[in-house]
Amino acid sequence: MRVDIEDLGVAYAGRAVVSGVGLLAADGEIAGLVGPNGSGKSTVLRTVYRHLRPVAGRVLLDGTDLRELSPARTARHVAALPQERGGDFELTVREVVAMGRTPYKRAFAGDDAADRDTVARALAEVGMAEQSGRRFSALSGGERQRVLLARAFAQDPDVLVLDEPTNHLDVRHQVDLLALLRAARRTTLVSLHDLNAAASVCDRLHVLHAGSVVASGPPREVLTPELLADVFGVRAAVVEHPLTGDPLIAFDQRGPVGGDFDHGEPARGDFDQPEPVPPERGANP
Ligand SMILES: Nc1ncnc2c1ncn2[C@@H]1O[C@H](COP(=O)(O)OP(=O)(O)OP(=O)(O)O)[C@@H](O)[C@H]1O
Repeated sequence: MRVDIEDLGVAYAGRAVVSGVGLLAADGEIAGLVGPNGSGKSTVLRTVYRHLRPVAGRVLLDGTDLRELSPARTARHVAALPQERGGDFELTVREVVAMGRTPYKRAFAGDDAADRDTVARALAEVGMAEQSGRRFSALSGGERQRVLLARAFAQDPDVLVLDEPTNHLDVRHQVDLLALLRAARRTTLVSLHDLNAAASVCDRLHVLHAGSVVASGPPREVLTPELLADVFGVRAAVVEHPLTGDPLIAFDQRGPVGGDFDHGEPARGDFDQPEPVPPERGANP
């Protein structure tokens, strides 16, 4: 299922925070939303899982405006891992994941064997099968994250909307999650702060800055040193990952562009390299 967002505008209490946003995730594609804090990533994603109603523009699922679908129909197509993760469910892990089956049930209907299978499979996919009897509220942040991802998988959606799914995850679980997303082959809209993760997992990236999309395309074309300087204010080299061939961003961690530790103009162009920094210039004063 394809997702198109057209000329989207969203406001909180009358204050426009997103405007004129157009982006897409083609069928089966992983589309990443990246951008600085407050650039509007979560706000855009919230309109796709209908937590927020746009003030302008529209969200289309295979050409159908979301507003033409009931919330229950939408929930059969779209599952979300929102940024608001909750934590006080007095439910077991299995019960939280089983909530993903709700859009397929009549009111008050229990789980049937197919539901139980789907839930068990989803728990196994995120490596939480052995913890299925634990209370959700007693889990660590990363464990909760994986359970909520399993709930989204159990919903068996055409479209996954994931807001910072790698938050709280250790590096092994980050790698596992990204591999899961690749293997799931579902249309996915995902916001990521980790640009190297985004470069490796996303087929397409949309860069948000101050509530607008400023670049879209394959990671290799989008993640240039110039864009990283302009949008994120950081100096970085973009090289080729020695193991995978993906773009690999090597940040200059010593200071932002224009900061006390700036070493010069950002480099320009795909895979262009900044001038190497002589060691004595990088030393602390
Ligand atoms: N519930 C809200 N009420 C009012 N303003 C909000 C609300 N949620 C977000 N905003 C504002 O909307 C803007 C966009 O926020 P949003 O959370 O979409 O950005 P983001 O790119 O997801 O940020 P981050 O990377 O920090 O998660 C920000 O200025 C933020 O302060």
